[in-house]
Amino acid sequence: MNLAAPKQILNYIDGQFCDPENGRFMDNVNPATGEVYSQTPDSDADDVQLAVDAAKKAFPAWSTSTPDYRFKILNRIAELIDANLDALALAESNDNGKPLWLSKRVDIPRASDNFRFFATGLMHYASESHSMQGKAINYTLRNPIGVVGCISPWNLPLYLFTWKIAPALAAGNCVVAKPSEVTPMTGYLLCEIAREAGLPDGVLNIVHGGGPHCGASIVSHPEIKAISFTGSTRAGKDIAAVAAPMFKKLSLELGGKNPNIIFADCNWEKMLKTTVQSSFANQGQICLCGSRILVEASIYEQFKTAFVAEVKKLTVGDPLAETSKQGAVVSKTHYEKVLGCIELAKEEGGTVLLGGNALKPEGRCANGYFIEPTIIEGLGPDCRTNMEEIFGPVVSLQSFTTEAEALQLANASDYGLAATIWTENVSRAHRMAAQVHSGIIWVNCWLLRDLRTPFGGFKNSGVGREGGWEALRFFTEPKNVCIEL
Ligand SMILES: NC(=O)c1ccc[n+]([C@@H]2O[C@H](COP(=O)([O-])OP(=O)(O)OC[C@H]3O[C@@H](n4cnc5c(N)ncnc54)[C@H](O)[C@@H]3O)[C@@H](O)[C@H]2O)c1
Ligand SMILES: O=C/C=C/C=C(\O)C(=O)O
Repeated sequence: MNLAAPKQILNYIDGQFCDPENGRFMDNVNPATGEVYSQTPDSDADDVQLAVDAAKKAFPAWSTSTPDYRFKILNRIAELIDANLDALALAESNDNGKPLWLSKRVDIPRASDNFRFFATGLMHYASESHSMQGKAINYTLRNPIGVVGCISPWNLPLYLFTWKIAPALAAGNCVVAKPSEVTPMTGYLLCEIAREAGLPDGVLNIVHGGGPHCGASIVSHPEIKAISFTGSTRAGKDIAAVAAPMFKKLSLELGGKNPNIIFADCNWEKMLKTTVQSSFANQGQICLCGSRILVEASIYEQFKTAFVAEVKKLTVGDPLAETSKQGAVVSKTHYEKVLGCIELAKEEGGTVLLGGNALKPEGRCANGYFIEPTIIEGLGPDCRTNMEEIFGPVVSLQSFTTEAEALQLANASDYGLAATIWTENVSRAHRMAAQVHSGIIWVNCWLLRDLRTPFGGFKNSGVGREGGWEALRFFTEPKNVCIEL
């Protein structure tokens, strides 16, 4: 097959590519150039209804198909993603602004890993049984739910879209999915792959459009019984308000304001190298980025000097150039938001140690949305800069003197997604890991992912967990059968 980004993205319903019923399309912009380069459907409730109808029709056959059959198709999708790595990576980079090398090395390989992981996972899925001392035996069936909704954000488009779709399909559900309207391209290309892989019509339906019309129609549809959402805490609240009274199963992966806690006894070289990544990878647009850097006072000045020097070396520019470590942020709206956050940090009394400005590369990217990697210091835990998610190339530094103070600063947040702890003292690492309020703790590493582990956040960072059996459990309905002997 020969995948290429089209000028017009279409919905994919019942195995067919189609215009939205209302005929409306939205501009799709390449953020590295600022140019409109394709059109994407502005779908609404009518399209969601067609997708639900198709999914319902496909459900009886798909949900009762053998694990072996589903394995072969999902694994074939993984193979086709791998075979089309270059085309998908280019599409992702043009749509999102991220460096091409990054989408080639991380985003697209992870999308095929997601399919491969859940394709094989499904082959190992067995029902539990509980014997009652010879009196009775219980066994638990876990059946697919039916039609489920998957809604994902723009920062890791195909990576996060497939992280939901793959377990939903593996478990035997039919899916109505919506990628972010800001980065719809690889979601569209995935449909071509699904068709080529022999996924039956109606099993996966993808509708493109905005949150308020299209996403909200998925959430409120009475026949979509489970919603898996990744995105902002604000949208997560709106979704919960609609879905909870309808008693839908909900998985919400939301924002973060993650602490990166650096003790003086850390492995300095490793910490410094990884902290540059955990601060600025993907232009800081990863929900797991360590945007609050907490440094032990005795090494604060040394860290500050070394960190600023390392970050200064990050080249920002054309995402298609091998030399660009950083690309563009995702959109004009987001660019203005992030620059506004930097202004706010200054108003709050913060000092910009590095960056702080928009950047205009020469040549084809002169009108793109680029921001210098930015480091701020001098702000305490109670200001908006240290409390609100910025989701861009901006980090702040704070210092602490004791472990207790480090913990207090780390937990001074309404969010609780991920934390990183740097120390060579294993007892301290365990103590801190046990007490930091977040769903994911990385000790002496960052974003080291094992797809079997539970993934998700505390507090305003979400509800539920993705990954491994957690995801397969989410996408199934348990039924216990008790037989008296
Ligand atoms: N916890 C995680 O795993 C994780 C991962 C990635 C991103 N995020 C978060 O996502 C945010 C950035 O992504 P974004 O700006 O695309 O988020 P967003 O909430 O604006 O949009 C996410 C998706 O939800 C849709 N949507 C928006 N409002 C909706 C509504 N009311 N009903 C249904 N759908 C709706 C959007 O169209 C999009 O597809 C950040 O807050 C980031 O932390 C979290
Ligand atoms: O931006 C958020 C990143 C989420 C990452 C995952 O969900 C994952 O690695 O599984």
